[in-house]
Amino acid sequence: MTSQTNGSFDRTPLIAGNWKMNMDHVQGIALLQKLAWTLDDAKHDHDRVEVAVFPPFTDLRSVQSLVEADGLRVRYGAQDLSDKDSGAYTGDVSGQFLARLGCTYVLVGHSERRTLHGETDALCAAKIAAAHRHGLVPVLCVGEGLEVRQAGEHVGHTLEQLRGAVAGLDAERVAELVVAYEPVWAIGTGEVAGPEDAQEMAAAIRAELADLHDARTAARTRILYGGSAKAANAAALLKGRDVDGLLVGGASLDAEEFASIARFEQHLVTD
Ligand SMILES: O=C[C@H](O)COP(=O)(O)O
Repeated sequence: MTSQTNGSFDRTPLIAGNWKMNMDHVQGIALLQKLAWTLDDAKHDHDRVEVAVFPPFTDLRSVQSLVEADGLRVRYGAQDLSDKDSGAYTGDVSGQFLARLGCTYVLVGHSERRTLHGETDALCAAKIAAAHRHGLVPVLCVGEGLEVRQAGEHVGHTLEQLRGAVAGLDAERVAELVVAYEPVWAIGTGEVAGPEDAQEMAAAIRAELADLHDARTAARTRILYGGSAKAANAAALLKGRDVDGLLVGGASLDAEEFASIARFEQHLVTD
């Protein structure tokens, strides 16, 4: 999970599939099995391009069992966590439980959490701290809505979200952090930010992290793009020097499509 120079990439690319509220645990196991077989058939090199899935909470125990029993190289994480560790918080899920389930990652501040559940930057900062208390790597989601984009304020807006959530982190935490830039207007809409838009924001995020810490630290942070990513546009989106992977929603529910996204290098020559 540590960002490293990897062939033509400055950091190990991460292709992450957020299943959102889809796939019960039986369906989820079938999807993960098919994904693993498809990647195996294609001789996917997991050290070169990391693949992770983010199933619903109720799938995680089954996912853990399958990953352990079959020795799968696909990593997994949760879609959210509580900022608290335990206690009278009905319906919430502690980072401790996620760690015990073998999660590597946890999403923090997905736009659907921010808009549907009123999550603030301060809460995201607290959730990142909770993730760290339990050895989980947070994937912090940031990004602007359509009105902000149309007003030309998308960079300032997104960097404010970033600062609000990561300001207190030390350099090692910033280096291992994953940031996912997800323009809200491109999520589940079929509207894709262009590769130049993805690179513009990824570069701005990296520059901001360098300002908050130092350039060497920021050079290790992985920055993903998310929003209607699919096999047909993955290679183009990943051409940007600062774009280190994709956070995929809808297209991650189809094992072959998602595997094809993870195999984006196959498409580079034909673009
Ligand atoms: O977490 C994933 C993003 O919200 C993107 O979703 P999408 O690929 O369905 O647009």
